[in-house]
Amino acid sequence: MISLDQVSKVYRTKTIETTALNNINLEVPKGEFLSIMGPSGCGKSTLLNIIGLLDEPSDGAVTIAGKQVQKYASKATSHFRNEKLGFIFQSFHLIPDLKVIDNVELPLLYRKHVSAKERRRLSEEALESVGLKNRMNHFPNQLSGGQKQRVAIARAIVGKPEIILADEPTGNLDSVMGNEVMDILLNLNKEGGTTIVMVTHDENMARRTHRLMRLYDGSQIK
Ligand SMILES: Nc1ncnc2c1ncn2[C@@H]1O[C@H](COP(=O)(O)OP(=O)(O)OP(=O)(O)O)[C@@H](O)[C@H]1O
Repeated sequence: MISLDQVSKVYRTKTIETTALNNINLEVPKGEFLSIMGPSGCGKSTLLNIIGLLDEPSDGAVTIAGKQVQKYASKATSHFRNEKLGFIFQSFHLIPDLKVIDNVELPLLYRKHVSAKERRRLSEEALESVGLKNRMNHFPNQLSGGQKQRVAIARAIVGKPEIILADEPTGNLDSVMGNEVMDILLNLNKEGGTTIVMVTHDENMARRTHRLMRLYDGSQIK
């Protein structure tokens, strides 16, 4: 489902060159739940951004859901990203001025063939699956951290993506809320067959996934 072949990323400025990723080879089969751990600055977010087609590698080949991705900044790639990938972030990234239901609907606005009625139905269904349909007319600041993250998960899954990319989804939550969010992700993976790649600093969360990849200084530790 995800294949990285000798992927490297080097950030260059006039004075300094930083190797954020160094020759990464990674195969994530369909239905796997992979976690990525490593110290600050080791390249975790860079790796997730490359898999999420948000950042271009300096070298190497990236294949996502059967497509070898070449032009990162193209319209076709944006469309592909919107159809195939769902994103979850540590700080939720909800839009405060929009009601919960409208936040969840957002990814569907980019899909021209989905009617307003269908958008609404799918968004309610996604909120139902994270147990928050009764909060759909609230605004994000009326929710707890765990609830905000569940809304963000509803937004990530509303378009039925094949892959979910989660960057420290439990990082801002206490252990009870963190485990609730983790239960939802595990269920999506188990019941829905969604492939998930999650960056985490929490060994307990990583232990609940199928496989752990450790990064150090841009390289994978064997
Ligand atoms: N836009 C950029 N320009 C220059 N260097 C960058 C840029 N983005 C990241 N880096 C560098 O690349 C390396 C990897 O960064 P990255 O954000 O992927 O690490 P991380 O493991 O996600 O860290 P953290 O756990 O602190 O979020 C770091 O040394 C960082 O300073």
